[in-house]
Amino acid sequence: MAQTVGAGSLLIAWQLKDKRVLIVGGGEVASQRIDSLLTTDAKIIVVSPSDGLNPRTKRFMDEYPDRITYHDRPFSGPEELEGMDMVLTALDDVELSRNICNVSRNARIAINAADIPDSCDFYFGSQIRDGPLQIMISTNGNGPRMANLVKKKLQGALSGLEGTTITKVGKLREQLKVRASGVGGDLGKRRMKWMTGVCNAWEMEDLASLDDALIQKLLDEGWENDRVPTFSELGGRPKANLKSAAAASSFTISPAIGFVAGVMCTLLVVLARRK
Ligand SMILES: C[C@@]1(CC(=O)O)c2cc3[nH]c(cc4nc(cc5[nH]c(cc(n2)[C@H]1CCC(=O)O)[C@@](C)(CC(=O)O)[C@@H]5CCC(=O)O)C(CC(=O)O)=C4CCC(=O)O)c(CCC(=O)O)c3CC(=O)O
Ligand SMILES: NC(=O)C1=CN([C@@H]2O[C@H](COP(=O)(O)OP(=O)(O)OC[C@H]3O[C@@H](n4cnc5c(N)ncnc54)[C@H](O)[C@@H]3O)[C@@H](O)[C@H]2O)C=CC1
Repeated sequence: MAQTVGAGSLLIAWQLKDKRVLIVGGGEVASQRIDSLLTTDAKIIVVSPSDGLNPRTKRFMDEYPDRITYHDRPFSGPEELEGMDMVLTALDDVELSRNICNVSRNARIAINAADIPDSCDFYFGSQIRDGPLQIMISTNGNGPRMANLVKKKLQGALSGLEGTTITKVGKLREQLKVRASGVGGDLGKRRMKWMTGVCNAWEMEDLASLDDALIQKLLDEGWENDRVPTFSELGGRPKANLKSAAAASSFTISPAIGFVAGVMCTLLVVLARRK
């Protein structure tokens, strides 16, 4: 047998836009799969008898008829897999799930069977999403609930600004590529070095306030002169301190909750006295 090196799995961001993904089963797990797949803009095909559909699965089908094709029937055989880029089983029938795994493997279509980890080509993971930021926590099949708990810890460590910031940085990179187009070579190296310099030197809040005008200024004064100007040098001002604004918005909810709770308590006391 070949040597085992890492015993891990490859973490990749699989681009599924307009690819065909078959889900066999329509229950609770299938609904979670649909939720994950809708984010990717894949073409989703669900095969399941309607009496086994989870309410959330139904809701997704009603909401996204262009994205989800539904076949109200039990899985009919290997021909269901024709033309699929990916197959997922979410069944309460392990024998059927195993059969579909075999057919899929023979056809070389990537498969995930929710009930048979050993037969999966890939696993799902716990996800944190904020705009273009995607974080997946995987325990490589060891402890799905633990993945969820680690996710909650990581969520607490994020500022909430990351998604906005990455979107802005994406725009800057796009504009840089317009100005200095071409792939690879010395230009590519210079572009990468400059982008790395900007990301390293600017605070997250500063990058988050990049708008079209500031992007052009940064390119004019920075890229064109092969240097990284500071945020304040370009006259940038963080938009009302985005970080504390995010924190403040969570506080503004508290008085409202306090008020509602107060009214509820008063009502309860009044009602109790009436008895
Ligand atoms: C191998 C894998 C295959 C795959 O699904 O791709 C798989 C398999 C199985 N899960 C089972 C049980 C549970 N799964 C969850 C939850 C999640 N399971 C997910 C992924 C994965 N589950 C893949 C590996 C993940 C990894 O590597 O870490 C998550 C992360 C993502 C998602 O499903 O989208 C999502 C959390 C998302 C979130 O909350 O953020 C909970 C907890 C809960 O529901 O709260 C429980 C009960 C508690 C527990 O067991 O931990 C069982 C039945 C075991 C039995 O019968 O005892 C099997 C089959 C088996 O193990 O035999
Ligand atoms: N990977 C994971 O994260 C988890 C996996 N599981 C496993 O996933 C499986 C599915 O769990 P749930 O969605 O909760 O079950 P569920 O009972 O809600 O759904 C089962 C679905 O299979 C469909 N189905 C049954 N026979 C079919 C057939 N012949 N053709 C097409 N569809 C058919 C039913 O209509 C139903 O929609 C279970 O085996 C469970 O052990 C459970 C929890 C988490």
